[in-house]
Parts: sequence; C-alpha cells; structure tokens
Amino acid sequence: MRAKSRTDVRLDVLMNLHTGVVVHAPDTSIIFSNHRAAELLGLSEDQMLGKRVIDPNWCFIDSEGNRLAPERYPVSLVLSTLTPLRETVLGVLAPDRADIVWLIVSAFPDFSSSGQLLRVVVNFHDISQRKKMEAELEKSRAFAHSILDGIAANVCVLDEEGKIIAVNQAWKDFYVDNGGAQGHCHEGDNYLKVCTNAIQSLSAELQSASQFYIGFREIIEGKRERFDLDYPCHSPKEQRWFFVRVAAMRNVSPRRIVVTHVDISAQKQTQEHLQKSLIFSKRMIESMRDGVSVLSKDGYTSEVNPALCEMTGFTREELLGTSAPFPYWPEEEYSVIDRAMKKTISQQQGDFDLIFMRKNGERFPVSVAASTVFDDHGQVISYIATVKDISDYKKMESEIQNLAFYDPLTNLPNRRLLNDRISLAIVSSKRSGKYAGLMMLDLDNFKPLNDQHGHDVGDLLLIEAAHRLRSCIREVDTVARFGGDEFVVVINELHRDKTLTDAYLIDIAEKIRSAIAAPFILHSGTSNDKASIEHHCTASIGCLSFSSTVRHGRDLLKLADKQMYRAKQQGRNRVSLLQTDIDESTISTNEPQRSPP
Ligand SMILES: Nc1nc2c(ncn2[C@@H]2O[C@H](COP(=O)(O)OP(=O)(O)OP(=O)(O)O)[C@@H](O)[C@H]2O)c(=O)[nH]1
Repeated sequence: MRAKSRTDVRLDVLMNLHTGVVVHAPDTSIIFSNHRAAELLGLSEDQMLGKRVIDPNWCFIDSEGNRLAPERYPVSLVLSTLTPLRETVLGVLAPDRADIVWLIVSAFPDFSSSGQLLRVVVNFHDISQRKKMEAELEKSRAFAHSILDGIAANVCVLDEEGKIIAVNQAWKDFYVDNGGAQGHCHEGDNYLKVCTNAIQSLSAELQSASQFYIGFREIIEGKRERFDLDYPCHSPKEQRWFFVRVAAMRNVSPRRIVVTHVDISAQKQTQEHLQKSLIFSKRMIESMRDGVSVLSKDGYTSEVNPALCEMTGFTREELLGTSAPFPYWPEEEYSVIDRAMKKTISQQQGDFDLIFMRKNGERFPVSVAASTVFDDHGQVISYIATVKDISDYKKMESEIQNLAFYDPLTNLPNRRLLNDRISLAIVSSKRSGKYAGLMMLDLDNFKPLNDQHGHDVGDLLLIEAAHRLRSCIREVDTVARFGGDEFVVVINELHRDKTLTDAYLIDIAEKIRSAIAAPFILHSGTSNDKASIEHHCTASIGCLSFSSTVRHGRDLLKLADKQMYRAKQQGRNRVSLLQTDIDESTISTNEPQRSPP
C-alpha cells in the first residue's frame, strides 16, 4: 500500500479535527468541510460542499435567539469587511435537530501574495454544554436574587476586601429613600467607606460605629465568622434603630461576606415604651401610700415598696426573696393568712382583714387586697398584694362602737347597752335559777352644783360618781348611766332565795349610798386658775330583785324608777326596796307614776 503523502496526512488530520472547519470560496460556496463541521452544523457533507444557500429551514441565530440574515453570517461579514471575525457566539438551528447547538465561531480571510482574496476559513467549536451551564447558573442566580429581593431587610454581599458586589431590592429602596440617586446603590464601593459616609451624615453614636469597624475588620481578616450589633441611625427627622449582622458565607471561596440590616425602630420604640411603663409602674408602686408586695409565680417576694417597709419595719433587703411564712406574719396568724393566700390563688383575687406584725413584734390590723397577674396567654406571672394599715380605722371603729354603746362623759354603758345587759341577766337567771338585782339611782340635789359652779364641775362629779359606783360592784355586774344624774346598776346571779337576795341587794345599795355620800373634791378651772370644790352629795336608790318571770327589761326599769322616787319621797339619801316577787300582775298594777317628791 502506498504511503500517504504529507498533504494526505494533513487532510486526514483536518478532516478528523474536533474543531469544525469550513472553507468558503470568495463567492461564499463551500469548498471544504471536515466531519466535525458537518456534525456541528447538522448537515451532511453533500448538503454543504459546493453549496451557498443551504436548506431554507436551516439558519444561524444570535445569543438572543434571533434568526440571522445570511449577510450577517460569519463568512458574509468577513467577505464584506475583509477582516477576521473572532470568537462570535452563534446558535445553529438545524431542521432535524431539537436542540440548538451553540458555537463559538472565528473566521479569517486568506489572501494571495498579491493580496487577492483566495478563500475564507471558518472554524468553530461546540460550546452548548457551557451555554447550558451558564443558563443554569443564570437561573440559580436569578433564583438567589429573587430570594434576596424578597427579604425585607437590607442585604449586601461583599467580596473578601469589603467591596459591595451585590445588593437586594430593599437595600436599593433604602438608598433611594435616604436621598441616593436612583440606579446607584454603592455596588463597587468599599463597604467601610459607605458606612463612614452614612455615620457622618446621620450623626450616629460613635461607640457603636467603632464597635462596628472592629467587628467588620475582624471578619474581613477572617478572625471571626459573624457579629451582630444594634446601632442608632437617627436622622434629623426620625429616630431610627437598626440591627446589623455581618457574617462570612460558609464554604464559599473566594470569601464572601453578607451584611444584613434590619430596621428595628418599631421594636426599639416598643421596648422603650415598655421600659417607660415599667419605670412608671415601679414609680407608681413606690409612691403608693399603701404597702405593695409582688410575689413571683413561685411565691417569692420579687418587689416591695417603701410603704410596706415603713409599715412593717423590715428593710427591702430583708423582704426581697422571702417566701411564706413572710417575716411580717405573726406566728399565731399563719393558718389564717395561709388560707387567705390559697383563696387568692384559687379565685385569682381576694380581700382580707388580717393581722400583721412589725419587726419589733407589734401586731397591727391590715386590709389586704391580693390579685393574680396573668400574661397575654393566661399564664400566671406574679401575685400582687396591696396592704393597708387599718390601725387608725380599727381605733375609729371602736370609738364609734363606744359612742353607740357607752356614755361619752362617764364611759359607762348607755341605755342601749344597759337593755342588753338586763336581757342577759334575765337569760342568765333562767339558766341558773338565781335572782338578779336592779337598782335605779338618782343623785340628790345635783342641780344646785351645776347652778353654782357650772356644768363642767357638775360633769366632774358625775365622772367621780361613776367611778365610785363601779368600785362598789363586781366586774361581772353593770353600772350604766341612764341619763342626767341617774344611774342603773344590774347585779347578776345573786341567790335562789328571794329574801337572801333582797338582803344582799340592800347591802350593796347601802354600800353605794355611803360611797356617794362621801365628800367629793372637785378640781375645776384652768391650770392657771385652779379651784378645789368640796361638794356633799347623796343618792336615792330604788332597788328590786328579779328572776326569769320577767320578760322585758323596760318593765324592771319602770319598777325600779318608781321605787327610787319612793326613796326621794321618803326624804332622799336612802334605799327603797321593792319586796314583792315580780310577775306579770306586779308589772301591770305597778305602772310608774312619776311625781315630784
Ligand atoms: N353637769 C351636768 N349636768 C347634767 C347632765 N345631765 C343632766 N344634768 C343636770 O342634772 C340635773 C338633774 O336634775 P334633777 O335630778 O331634777 O335635779 P336634782 O337637783 O338632782 O333634784 P333631785 O333629783 O330631785 O334631788 C339637771 O339640772 C340637769 O341639767 C350632765 O351631763 N352634766
């Protein structure tokens, strides 16, 4: 077999090159095409050789997918300009092929030594795969961008030197909102320069600016991966706050850094309002005149106000952190207060009158209003109790009680209480079967003392007379002021025998009469003008014994009154006893007829 000539070898190589090669004559007709060219162009060699116009359905398209007119084909351009065409990207639409084959095409004119155009050599190779990857890449870039643009935060991506290489839509909008020119958004600028300008124009706080620079530099230098910062970005018109996160992307080379700014002004404002309202509540609690104690949901004291400390005598430090039994609970009241606490927990609130204890051990009455505090989800946050010291109130209450039942001048029981005591004596007599005694006493010639020395001196005598009466009887017995200079004495459970009772009654009445008959030394006048008055006074006493045969105290009082007037009539300063056993008939026939003695 004949060895191939060098020309044959070259032709073989050319024919089998991986690059497509087509040679056109100056009239554009194809004079050479290798296998790869036919393959890439989607034509048979027969369809190519000697042809100018190929299949009408066959064409080149540009990168946008537009069909190219034949005069813009590479060969036509070289023929018209007689200059080379380098690396043009073209797509081939072949009739029998579904996919576009993308080529990178170069074409060169070939001249003779005399400068005559001999041919145009066109070469091309397949970049479809690369194009496909680029399209995929573009798709994923578009996808990433749409995600970025969908983020409300301002995001920018920096290269390893801190240059901004991408920003999202929110960043662009923010830039424009802040007076930046539409279309420009710092892409290509160094991020630190952008920050410096922003800080200068917005007069932000220097401290957060320097924190930011340090953190940012460390990320750029790869010393740390991430940092977060809240920073003020106030404009003359607005108070704004931002949260910034600077983070290096993971597993990305070369290094990329993502900066995210989130406007947290609303959150900050809410925080500030919350802070203010917390301070307000604290001040309010502090300024409350009632004591306040706040317990955590676990029952530990988390707050107390100065009023509670003052009231109890314990310091804030001594009360904070304490749990039941609290230092101001008296031991003997533990169970009562504990019940109140449990009631508050089960019913979410409660009002209680309790006894608390001061640090010095003194007990004092308090009124406590306790309630449970819930969060928005209905979970218990704490318990709060306001504590009012009601010592004064209780004192007043007892004074009112006194006024209702006691005579303010002598402090003896008044008529109302006397009626109760007589009723009790009747009940007690029924139970014991013993007689009780009743005395009606009227001072003799009291009026002249008033007339001569005035009512104040008369008052002094009434007070002293009350003392003397009290000293003549037992604790269990009663001396009441009936009115004016009249007193009533009730003596309980004397004897089962009436005669003995009467005798005993006379004894007491005589004792009283003697006590009243003793001279009264009355000190009148002011401290500068004091006078001592000696006054002699006597008493007329009507007395009777009674048992449970009597139903109404008022009947006894009427009978004793009548008896007392008898004593007056008999010459005063004496005791007169009703000797008959009292029953309904005695009462009806003994209707008192007061007449002046
Ligand atoms: N100082 C003073 N006098 C009173 C008070 N209540 C009543 N009196 C006076 O007490 C006097 C009682 O009157 P009488 O019992 O009729 O006068 P009396 O001089 O005691 O006469 P006899 O009872 O008949 O001996 C009246 O002058 C009343 O004004 C009082 O609270 N203080």
